[in-house]
Amino acid sequence: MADSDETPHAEQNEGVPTAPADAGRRDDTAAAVQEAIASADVGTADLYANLMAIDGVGDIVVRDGVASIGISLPVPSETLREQLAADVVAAAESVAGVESVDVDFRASAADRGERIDMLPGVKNVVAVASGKGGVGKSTIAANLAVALADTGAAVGLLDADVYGPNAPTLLGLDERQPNATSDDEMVPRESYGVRAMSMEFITGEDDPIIWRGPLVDEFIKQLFGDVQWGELDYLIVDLPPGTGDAHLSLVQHFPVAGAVIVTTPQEVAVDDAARGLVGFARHDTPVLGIVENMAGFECPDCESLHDIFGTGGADDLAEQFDVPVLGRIPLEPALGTMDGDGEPVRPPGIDVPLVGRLELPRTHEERTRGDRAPPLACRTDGGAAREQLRITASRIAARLNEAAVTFRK
Ligand SMILES: Nc1ncnc2c1ncn2[C@@H]1O[C@H](COP(=O)(O)OP(=O)(O)OP(=O)(O)O)[C@@H](O)[C@H]1O
Repeated sequence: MADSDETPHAEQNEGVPTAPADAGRRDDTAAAVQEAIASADVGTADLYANLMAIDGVGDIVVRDGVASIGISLPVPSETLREQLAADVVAAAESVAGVESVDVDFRASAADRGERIDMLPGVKNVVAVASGKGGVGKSTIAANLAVALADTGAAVGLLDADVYGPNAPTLLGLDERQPNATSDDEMVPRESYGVRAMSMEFITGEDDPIIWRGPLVDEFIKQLFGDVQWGELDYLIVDLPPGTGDAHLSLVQHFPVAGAVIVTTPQEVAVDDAARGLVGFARHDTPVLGIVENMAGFECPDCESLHDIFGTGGADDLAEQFDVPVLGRIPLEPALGTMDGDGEPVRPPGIDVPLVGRLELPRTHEERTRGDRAPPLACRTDGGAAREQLRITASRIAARLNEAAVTFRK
């Protein structure tokens, strides 16, 4: 970011303040800077949302050759922030009369201004879905929530995966029942700065529940409405895989600001993801983009990349539906197997002479121990996966701002 040593000149005259003689010219220069940022299409390459289109460019003041530019961004990751600042500076410096540039970032979460009684303080409900099970949807949802919270946003995670809730485990929470308020509202449990609510808190992990459509609908409404969420910038909803009752309940009862589809690069996963995408589009829910999970594996020995689950699936889907691939999260062997200090956690199981180690978890503690590692998005040993998760979270936030601007118009 360029800085200037020049001191601003005094603007006040004796008596009634008057505009400085060059005020008109300065306004023209400011307008030209804005124009330059617009025509450089700043934001599109990194955030997948044009800064102007998301109302991201605030005040521009040019004084003595110094352009001070306010950028109002939804929770930018450090990497994107640096790149955006460089792009803004380059655009502004192309304007005659601008010698140096100051960029001031302010965080701003999207707000469509739409509230419902059940969620009076929630600005954005974001659905995370996948066509197929086991693609890492819950892992991505929990990590995106943590990444957003880490930048200062108020974030909730609603584990609506009624068939296999695991947000509590991913956030290191046990399945204790949540506290209740005097109005009988449940208080979300908090971890890594995220307020979490899950069916697992209520039913206990081992209760077998056969969910039928109307029950799911009732339950989803309770998980949203009977919970004291408070003021939230983002409420991330981890949906069950597929396109079933929970999805329908969500889009029918709640103003979903956007949906994120998680897939692996395999074709079969991508075909299922396409069905999920169509489901949201049918209910006029903006699809913010696709997250490709388990996208390649970097061999720790030879450092070469292996596309274990193929490549290109998410790109095909993105092209077909004209939405961006918001991030590609590599296969991360450390996920769930290291503790916060990077110490390997011994895998659950028992040692059997001659056979070796049988990885059969015997107790609940053992079953969940590996996954109790902190979410990758906030671990310093998170590597490329961490970086991608944080960038993906920024892009989601930016795309929500774009959707909100369009919605308000
Ligand atoms: N990028 C990754 N690298 C390595 N392991 C991963 C990655 N993403 C997810 N996993 C692992 O894959 C398994 C499935 O992940 P997860 O439970 O998040 O999937 P899901 O799509 O939510 O599954 P379900 O269908 O049960 O809802 C977990 O053991 C998780 O730790």
